[in-house]
Amino acid sequence: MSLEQAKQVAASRAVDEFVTNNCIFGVGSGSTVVYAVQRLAERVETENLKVTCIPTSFQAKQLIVKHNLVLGELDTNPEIDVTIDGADEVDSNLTLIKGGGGCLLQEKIVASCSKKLIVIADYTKDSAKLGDRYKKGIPIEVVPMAYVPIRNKIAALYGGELKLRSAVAKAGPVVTDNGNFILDWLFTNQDLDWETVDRNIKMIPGVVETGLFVKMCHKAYFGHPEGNVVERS
Ligand SMILES: O=C(CO)[C@H](O)[C@H](O)COP(=O)(O)O
Repeated sequence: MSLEQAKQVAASRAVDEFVTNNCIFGVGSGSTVVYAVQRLAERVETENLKVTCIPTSFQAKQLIVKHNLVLGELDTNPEIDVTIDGADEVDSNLTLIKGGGGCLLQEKIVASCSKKLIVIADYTKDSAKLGDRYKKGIPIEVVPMAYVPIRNKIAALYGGELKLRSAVAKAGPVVTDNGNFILDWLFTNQDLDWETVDRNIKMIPGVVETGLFVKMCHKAYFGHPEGNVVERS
């Protein structure tokens, strides 16, 4: 079984366990969520489910539209029953690094409005400590004019290196769905109190959001190459 199939089994399991008729459903972002939306669309069709989908990014919105699902927004549905999203790394306490795909701000807003945040991932995202396996750092979304002072302040507070994320098919920096930049913080100390770190970084003027999701995740599903799914809650 491939890594893609490992993502798919985790996504299907989560959708089957958590999506119910008439639910308000938060749609995460990334490549694993594509399988969750596919499974959701199958269930909506075969079981005639009524589900309203709240996107966490432009990509998620496009997925909802492509599968003819009902598109909602926080203005009309500020309380979400369950959100299913991917992650870049999940530690033993269900603390997450998110934002590898650059969608962390809307993902965190939608997660914060959700009764349950469920993570779906392949087994390579399953770590004891943040930084064990994911080596690209913690994404931090920042207002463009402030990226240099923010970079310096975080390095002075906690050490490590902060890199302005560069675009691949465009010259210059990645610009998020919200018009901001992303700093990827290559931290060196894996034993930090992530809740305090998250709070302190968010106090720096110009920081919009961090990719640290602390005490937000209800349950994680990790797909394995053998086709089994490991659950953590
Ligand atoms: O946080 C995210 C995007 O901002 C994604 O959920 C995360 O990067 C995981 O993506 P993938 O499922 O492609 O591995």
